Amino acid sequence: MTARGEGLRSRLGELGAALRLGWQAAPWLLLGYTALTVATAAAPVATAWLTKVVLDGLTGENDRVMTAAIVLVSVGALTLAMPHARRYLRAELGRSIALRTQDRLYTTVNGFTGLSRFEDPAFLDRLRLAEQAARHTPGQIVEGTFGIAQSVITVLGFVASLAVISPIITVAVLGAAVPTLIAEISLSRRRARLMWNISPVERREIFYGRLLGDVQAAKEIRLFGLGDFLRGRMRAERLRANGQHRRLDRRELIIQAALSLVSAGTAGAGLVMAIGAALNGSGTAGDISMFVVAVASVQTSLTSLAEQAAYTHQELLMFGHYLAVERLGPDLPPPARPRRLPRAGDIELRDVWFRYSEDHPWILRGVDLTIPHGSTVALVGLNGAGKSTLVKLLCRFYEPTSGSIHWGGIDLRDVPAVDLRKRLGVVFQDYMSYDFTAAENIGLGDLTAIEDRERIVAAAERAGVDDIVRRLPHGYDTMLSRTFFMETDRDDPVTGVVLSGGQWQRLALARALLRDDCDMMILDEPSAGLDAQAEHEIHHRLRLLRAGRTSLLISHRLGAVRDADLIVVLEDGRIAERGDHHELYRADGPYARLFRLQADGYRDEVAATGAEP
Ligand SMILES: Nc1ncnc2c1ncn2[C@@H]1O[C@H](COP(=O)(O)OP(=O)(O)OP(=O)(O)O)[C@@H](O)[C@H]1O
Repeated sequence: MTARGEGLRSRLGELGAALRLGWQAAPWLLLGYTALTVATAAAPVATAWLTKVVLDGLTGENDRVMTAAIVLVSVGALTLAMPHARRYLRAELGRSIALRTQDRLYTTVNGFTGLSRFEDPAFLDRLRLAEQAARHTPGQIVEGTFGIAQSVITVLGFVASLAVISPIITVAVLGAAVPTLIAEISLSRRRARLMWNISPVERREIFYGRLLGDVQAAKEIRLFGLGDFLRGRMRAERLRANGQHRRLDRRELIIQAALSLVSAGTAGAGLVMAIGAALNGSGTAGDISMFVVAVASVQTSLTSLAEQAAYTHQELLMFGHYLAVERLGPDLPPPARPRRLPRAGDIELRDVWFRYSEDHPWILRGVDLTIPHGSTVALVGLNGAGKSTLVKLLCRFYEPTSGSIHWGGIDLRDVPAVDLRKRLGVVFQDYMSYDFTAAENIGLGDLTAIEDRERIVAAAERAGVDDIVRRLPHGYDTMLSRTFFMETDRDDPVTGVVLSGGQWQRLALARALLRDDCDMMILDEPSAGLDAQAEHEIHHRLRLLRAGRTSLLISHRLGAVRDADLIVVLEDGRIAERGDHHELYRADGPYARLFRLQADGYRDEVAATGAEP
């Protein structure tokens, strides 16, 4: 099949999908809209014929003038009322379709179990277009298709009427519309291509805009005086996008102006011919009126048809991005024969190699590691050693490039990702701070407990954050946001409490601890927001709480994890050494060196301040 044929097939497929969506979303609205479209399309033809009958009646050509006049008035009244009813149905239909489309899009996005798609710029561009498309496009395609149908009905009615009066003019008027149709379709193709090409530019522009209004970025932007620099970059992106839009708009302007001249010429010539015929006595006054209305309506309808076709074509191309995301399929292959994870079981990494893509370097290089059930294992190493990557593999956000990870002997690839994640409690290095209440921020850890205040408070106590939350203006119901506020808080001066980094971190820990039944707890570098004492206390607490369960701790503060049953040192994606604190200290390898370095730092500080050791 040729590329053009392939394109047509794709557009028809997209059209079918959009109409199906409309039908599934609101069948009755769609039927009502269909009926009104047909009536709206037929009304101008009926009006023109009735006007001709009335005019001919007045000049003595027929005697049904009064009846025609009454019907004409009725059709006129309907013509006035129908656009309002159509507008209402169109808006309602658009809302119903958008609701369904957005819902389906985000169901699809939520269905991606891994992270790699969210790191792929091409996918992100497509997703942005799909999000735009989900909001408006299917509704606009339905509307455009109905607009086309309406124009076709009107054109056919008038063409038939015009053909009765002058077949030559009919052919000329129709002929003049063909280039318009072709030009509009080609322009719409260019418009859709433009949208795709400028998508990265617009994504960067949005990024700069968000950065400029972001509360977290505000500190550095002000401190380093980055405001104008970022604004300048945002402006440059907009100028680039504007330039591309302008080039297309100019092309559109020239083509459409030329086509309008052709249409005007055809109409003028037709009018002269019709008046000539009336003067010769081979036509009536009604014929002239019919002719004038028919030419004007056919041209208007054909122009509108061409525009609607082009617009719908463009929307179909946009809708293609939505369908492409929806049809992507799973990012990580779901297990062919899903297996259940055993309650107790060691976690084993068997010769795990990993890189983020073929273009990236190896991050993990043949890691063999057993995390015994119920033990506390600490993972230490320099920045970039691959510690967080290993955690992401344990959560199955990615799959090992080669090698495998087993839980109680079962390959994680054979376990549905959702089941695996129910068994994990994780505080990521870059944990989330939600613009919700304190209770909700904890409750999100287990949605079955989001309304269960007792469990939420218990988790907060375990994470050592209960006191902090109780001291907030509305306790657990305090909104932790300056972006949103509750209606009741509108005039409250303490609205929008801002927590410290360490307090947020404890809240994230409480969120993870809410999962009473999780088998493995992972803490990825809590030291970022916690003081040394707090980190030690949390690790100690966790040890008591997690008795009999497995913990994986990642920390740069070696003192905080020295009690771990097993300490694993990762260097450049390989395990450099492993053992407990004493074994590693005696071995005098990288761990001992790092430990001494940190201990010396404290000792020097103590000596310098003269404080008691
Ligand atoms: N999504 C990603 N895509 C590509 N490379 C990545 C990605 N995430 C991490 N990396 C790279 O993988 C390497 C290991 O990163 P990782 O975050 O696992 O190290 P880490 O040991 O946790 O470091 P740190 O102590 O600084 O947190 C780094 O070189 C990093 O640039």
